[in-house]
Amino acid sequence: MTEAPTKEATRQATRIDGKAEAERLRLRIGGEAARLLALHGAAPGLAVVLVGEDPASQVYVRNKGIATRAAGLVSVEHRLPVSASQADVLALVATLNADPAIDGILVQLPLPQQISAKAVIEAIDPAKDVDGFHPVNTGRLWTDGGGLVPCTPQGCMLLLAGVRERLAGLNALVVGRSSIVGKPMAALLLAADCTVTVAHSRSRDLPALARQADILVAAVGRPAMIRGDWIRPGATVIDVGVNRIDAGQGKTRLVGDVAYDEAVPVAGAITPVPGGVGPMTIACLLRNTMIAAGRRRGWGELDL
Ligand SMILES: Nc1nc(=O)c2c([nH]1)NC[C@@H]1CN(c3ccc(C(=O)N[C@@H](CCC(=O)O)C(=O)O)cc3)C=[N+]21
Repeated sequence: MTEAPTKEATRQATRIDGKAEAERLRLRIGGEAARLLALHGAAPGLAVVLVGEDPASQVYVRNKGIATRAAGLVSVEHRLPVSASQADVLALVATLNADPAIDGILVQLPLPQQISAKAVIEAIDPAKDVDGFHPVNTGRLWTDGGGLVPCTPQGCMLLLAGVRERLAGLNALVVGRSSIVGKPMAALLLAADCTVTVAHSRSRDLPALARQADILVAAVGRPAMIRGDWIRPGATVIDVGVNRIDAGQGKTRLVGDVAYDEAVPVAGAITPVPGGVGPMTIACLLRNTMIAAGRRRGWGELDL
């Protein structure tokens, strides 16, 4: 006879592997890009514009270029000096809008202070706006859809679909109301028939709101702000935070907005940082470039 374990078995949340999901999505995109190349003799093109020399932005832009080429898409990078004027950036955007080989345009944010992000985003052809930040795409997102959807929220929805078959009727809490994550995330969850609450820095009793949430999306940019005892048992937790913190000995490490170790014994499923939402953001950028190419070039609606 074997003895029963003395320690009570503790349930652990499913770790949602965003890196693996993103790899699968990038493989599907690569297959589709190869098929389109054979059929039409052209590959979708993505232009990434980087203004200035912010080290984090340089890393992101380099990683985007690598992922784009690896999937068989054409990657074009434009680098402007930190002193570039708004007119310089708008002129480049106009050139890219008119270039038939370019299907997607991404202007890396943040921009130097002399340049208005709003003016630049609004200058991008909505059909090439693979960030999904143009007001036309925002409007489509909040009405009947059919536009280009912001990459990070889209990536979160794909990760959610991997762990929850039905979202209809679930309580979803989005913590954070930015234009690039919180608001579009709320729109997508609403379109998926969730009951959506958007919380922010002025919200009262955030822990109580969180405890109601079957789905909790954290997008605030405050390291480990969401504590384990805020989480509803069995909830799905999507951590969008990418916070670089001091790890001592001159090193840094990435942490999310959720206190991961506290959340794991409570949640049903949770995305880690790194290796959760971040990799899906880049895969969804490629996905949007494919979708934009399909529409612009009359190759038809691509299902990725
Ligand atoms: N126009 C524009 N569009 C963007 O989509 C955009 C932007 N500007 N500016 C900066 C933010 C940030 N962002 C990330 C993308 C991937 C990871 C990512 O892959 N993160 C990895 C870790 C990377 C690391 O180790 O630093 C992970 O979470 O596993 C993170 C952050 C896109 N952004």
